Amino acid sequence: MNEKTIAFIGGGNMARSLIGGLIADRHPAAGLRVAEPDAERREALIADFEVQAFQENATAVRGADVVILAVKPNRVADVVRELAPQIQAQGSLVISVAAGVRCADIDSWLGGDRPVVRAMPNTPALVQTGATALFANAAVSNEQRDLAETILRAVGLIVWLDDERDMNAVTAISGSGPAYFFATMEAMQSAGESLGLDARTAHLLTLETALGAARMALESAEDVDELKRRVTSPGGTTAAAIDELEAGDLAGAYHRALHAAARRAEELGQELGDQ
Ligand SMILES: NC(=O)C1=CN([C@@H]2O[C@H](COP(=O)(O)OP(=O)(O)OC[C@H]3O[C@@H](n4cnc5c(N)ncnc54)[C@H](O)[C@@H]3O)[C@@H](O)[C@H]2O)C=CC1
Ligand SMILES: O=C(O)[C@@H]1CCC=N1
Repeated sequence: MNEKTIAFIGGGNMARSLIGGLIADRHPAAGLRVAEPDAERREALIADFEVQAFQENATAVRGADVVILAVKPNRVADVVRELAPQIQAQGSLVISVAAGVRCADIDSWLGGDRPVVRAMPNTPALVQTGATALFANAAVSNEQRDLAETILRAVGLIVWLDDERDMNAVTAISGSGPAYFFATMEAMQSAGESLGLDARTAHLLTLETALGAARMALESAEDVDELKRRVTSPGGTTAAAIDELEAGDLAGAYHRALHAAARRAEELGQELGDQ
């Protein structure tokens, strides 16, 4: 359990997932503070998680050991500049989850030579099965690295990156990745309904199959190619389905999709670094 006070700037989808995951890991709600301009979202955060929610960023950050930047990438510069004197005075560790926004830019908006950890989590953090990559700039101490790691490990798997440029690939795989799987579930469910199943049955069978496949792939010593082969009897039903997926260039579609996401992360970093 982590007893540090954590202030989230922005109480939207990603912050809610991290907060929910931390609370499920028994982080005290009193140690979680959120700044969120939208009154309805503030009320929902208080009702759902019993955290403290504030309209003003400066109020949420007061006394916080860690400040997690969870606003949209195009808001990060303004938020960081606004909070820089307070963050510096308190010596708070800054963790940014914003896609694309580079450590060096956050550091310069903070005033220079400040500890910044860049993280790319994902929304399954809410159910403590998140996957997060972390990168620390040179000003981050070992103790601060441990602190960032403890917070994100509470909500799932973590990996450290040695090269910040890999963050764009991470964003494409695991940051955006839950949406690809949700899209696949949506498509499978819809196909199941078109075969005559009721929506609930198609939904449950799709989700349980996704969970079973992921758990099996994680727990098996075999690679996914072999696991796929074991389902696919020659001349059988799976082969008929896989032939269609290959004819539709499934692997090519994923290749293009992930490259588009990584390119967009790179572009965001460049566009926003010039602010
Ligand atoms: N949604 C996701 O799956 C993931 C999102 N991220 C990153 O997390 C960040 C937030 O994304 P979401 O939560 O999806 O967006 P969101 O739009 O759901 O949440 C952003 C929140 O920030 C609030 N906000 C706007 N201006 C503000 C300000 N000046 N000060 C304080 N709060 C302000 C908004 O009212 C909103 O509630 C983004 O930078 C995104 O790249 C990273 C990984 C995954
Ligand atoms: O779509 C986005 O830009 C954010 C970053 C990763 C997931 N959602």
